[in-house]
Amino acid sequence: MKVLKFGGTSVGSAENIRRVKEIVKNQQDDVIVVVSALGGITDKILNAARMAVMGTEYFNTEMTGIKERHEEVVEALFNGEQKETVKETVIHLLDELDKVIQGVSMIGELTPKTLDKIGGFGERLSSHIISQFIDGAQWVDSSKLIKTDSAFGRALVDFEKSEKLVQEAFNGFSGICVAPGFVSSNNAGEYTTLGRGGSDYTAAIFAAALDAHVLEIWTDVDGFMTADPRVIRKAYTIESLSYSEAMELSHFGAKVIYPPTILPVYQKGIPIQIKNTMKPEAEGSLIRESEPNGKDRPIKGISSISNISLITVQGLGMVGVTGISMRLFGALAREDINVILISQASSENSISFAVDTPKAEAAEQAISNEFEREIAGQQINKVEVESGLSIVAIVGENMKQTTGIAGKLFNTIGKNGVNIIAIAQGASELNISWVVKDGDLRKTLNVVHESFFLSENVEVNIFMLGIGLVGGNLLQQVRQQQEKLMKEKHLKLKLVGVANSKKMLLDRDGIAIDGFKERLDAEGEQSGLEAYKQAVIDMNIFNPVFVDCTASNDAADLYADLLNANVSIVTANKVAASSEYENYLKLKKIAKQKGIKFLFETNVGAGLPIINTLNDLVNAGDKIQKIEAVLSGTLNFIFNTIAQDVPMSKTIKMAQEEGYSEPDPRIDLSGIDVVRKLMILVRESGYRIDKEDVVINKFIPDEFFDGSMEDFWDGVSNLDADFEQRRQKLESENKCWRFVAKYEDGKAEVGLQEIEQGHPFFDLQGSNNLVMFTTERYHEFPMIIKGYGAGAEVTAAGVFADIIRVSNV
Ligand SMILES: NC(=O)C1=CN([C@@H]2O[C@H](COP(=O)(O)OP(=O)(O)OC[C@H]3O[C@@H](n4cnc5c(N)ncnc54)[C@H](OP(=O)(O)O)[C@@H]3O)[C@@H](O)[C@H]2O)C=CC1
Ligand SMILES: N[C@@H](CC=O)C(=O)O
Repeated sequence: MKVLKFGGTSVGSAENIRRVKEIVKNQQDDVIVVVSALGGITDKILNAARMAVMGTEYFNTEMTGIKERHEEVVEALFNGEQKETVKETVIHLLDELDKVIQGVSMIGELTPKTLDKIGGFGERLSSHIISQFIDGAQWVDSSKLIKTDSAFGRALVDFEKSEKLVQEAFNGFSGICVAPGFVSSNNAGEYTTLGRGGSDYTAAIFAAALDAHVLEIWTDVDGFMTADPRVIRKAYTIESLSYSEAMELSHFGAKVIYPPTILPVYQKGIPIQIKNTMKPEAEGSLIRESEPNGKDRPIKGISSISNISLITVQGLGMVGVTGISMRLFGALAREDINVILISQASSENSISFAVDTPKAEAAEQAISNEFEREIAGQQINKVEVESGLSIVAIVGENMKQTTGIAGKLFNTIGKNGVNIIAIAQGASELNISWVVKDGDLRKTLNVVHESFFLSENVEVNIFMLGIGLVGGNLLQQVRQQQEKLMKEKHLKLKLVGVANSKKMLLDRDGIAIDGFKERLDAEGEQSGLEAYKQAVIDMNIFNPVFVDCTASNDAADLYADLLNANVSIVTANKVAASSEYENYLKLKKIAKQKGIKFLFETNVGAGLPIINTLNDLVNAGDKIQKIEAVLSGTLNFIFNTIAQDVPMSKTIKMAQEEGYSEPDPRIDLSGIDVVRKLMILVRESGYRIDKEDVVINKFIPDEFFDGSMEDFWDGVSNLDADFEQRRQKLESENKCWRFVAKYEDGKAEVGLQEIEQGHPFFDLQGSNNLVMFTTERYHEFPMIIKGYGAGAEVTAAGVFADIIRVSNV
């Protein structure tokens, strides 16, 4: 014997009822089919009743709609004589319903008893239609078999009596029987109901009474999911879970099964199979005894409830006083307020509990009344209510056998900047629940789902600012490497924001790198740094990284807010790390406190591993004594390229065309770019330094930098003659020019030097950089790092490496 229950959507249309018939006909066993009302009908019936009691005539329109819906279904399913017979039954039931509702309208009263009578009409109608549609099926009136007390609206089942009646009714039964769900009656034979979702309950009572070998709940989803699939696209069906896990997940918002359903079948050890009527071939979820030996994974699912208020009762007068909890929860129970979560500090100084927000005011009032004397005497403070909250819970029986779950959970949530307002865990260790702001719910679900269910993949969400030479190159590198990183490192890099100085585009579902520019042009909103920053923060997405590939001062000003919002920063822009020392320290400190990253490896030497090496030296206890370096790719290129037929002005243009120079090449020519780089190296070596501490020996007079960019290009050829003269002299002395940065004993200096053959800088070709660190450990032979020090491709690669560092893979 099997019991199958079909919900409202499963029987919501003629087409779906045909599917139901197919499913039932394919069963090998004897089956009892319990059905809900046609989807949405019970709401319409109750609405009609409410309209009637309010005296509005609208209930007639609602009734017409209910009639038409049933007639349509009958019309589509039946033919000839059978159609007339079914129509007759349906019309008879609808007339009966109409009379009760007219009565409600006339006397202007709608008691819970009448509501129970009215509420079950939908199931009575649907079960008659379906029993007629399935050839050979019988019909049984569940309301006569399931007995309850007389608490109309929330009747309690008399299991002993119901079991006996069900067993008698099905004694010797074989074949198919269709029964209405939800309906029951009291000892006087008056209609009662089993609560919304009660059709599941009807089916469970039948299954338990008849020792069915399985209870199948046919619905419109594939089963219990690891998380709400409307929020977590990657949520998947849980194949099997225990009765307790199903109960917990149902309580925390997974609306797959009506929670009371589980108890009667659990007591008899009958498994519950959840199936999708629209996809009968899908496996579904099996609810059964817990797997022996704890073979199941520790966490089965994540669930959440929104629109929660947290009420806190606090006061020194509560410490060590017995009976406080009893009075508190007694007061709530008297007001019929359901408490969803309780958290109490071991000091007993405060108790926080969560209720549905619509109940918060009543709860506050009930407690204030109960503790009026203590509040007046200041033993208890004013009751505090915080609304706009959600409860999230992870559920799994095997958490008990596994250490480190709570540690991993709260570490992941904390790193993503989600504040946890309250926590509760029962000693059964079946569930860990915590309270967050509604606005943090999506992010919380995502990070927790990713870390417990998809832990083989790490997703990093990238917000790009600046898509010029470096930024554009970076995106192409990411595109080329995306698939490999996913396959080999299980790292998913997702572009979720992109902006230049004109437009910005954000999409939490991802922006394909192929064609991102066209999409930015077509769909992008007008850009603005503040607006982009706010949009990044507001998206509140998990594992975010903001990648700055501009040279903008204003962009660097966004970092503190972004870091404070737990957004990691990877930047090619040198402005922040070379800004005032206090600001540099502040940014590093925020990142450290938040457990996120602020990375700027490309600020010195483009893609060369200079800052990371320096960090390694310092972290391992070495002390930097001297830094000597050629740090400008542009200047090195210029001094390696300048020749009799290639004047200074031309080399500057060439450096720009090669992508070595800053967007504004005057930053390179004035030495500012090298000053910034030296400052960053000195700071990362552990020393304090500011711009004013660096001596700059300029090689181009200031007047060349005073005007606009146009003025600069117009006048730059005036440098040529003088430089050519100096170059010839240098060549004759077998020397070369290098723009050198040096730090030693607290003194920092940058400037043009004439380098003799044999010096490590002499052979430095093209745009290459070279850094020499003299340290306590690298003393006689300094550590040298040398290679391409500028260029879009190598810089983009360095930024890319920093992004991968953020992901910690
Ligand atoms: N080239 C190299 O070898 C290296 C470069 N770097 C650094 O990389 C950074 C980028 O350089 P590069 O790619 O050459 O520069 P580009 O001029 O080619 O690109 C700059 C990008 O930033 C955007 N941008 C500029 N200002 C703003 C703003 N206020 N708001 C939004 N977007 C803005 C630009 O948008 P739009 O096009 O709309 O103006 C453009 O997309 C610089 O900080 C540079 O110092 C670091 C190491 C080496
Ligand atoms: N403009 C810079 C680029 C790298 O930081 C340089 O020329 O070195």
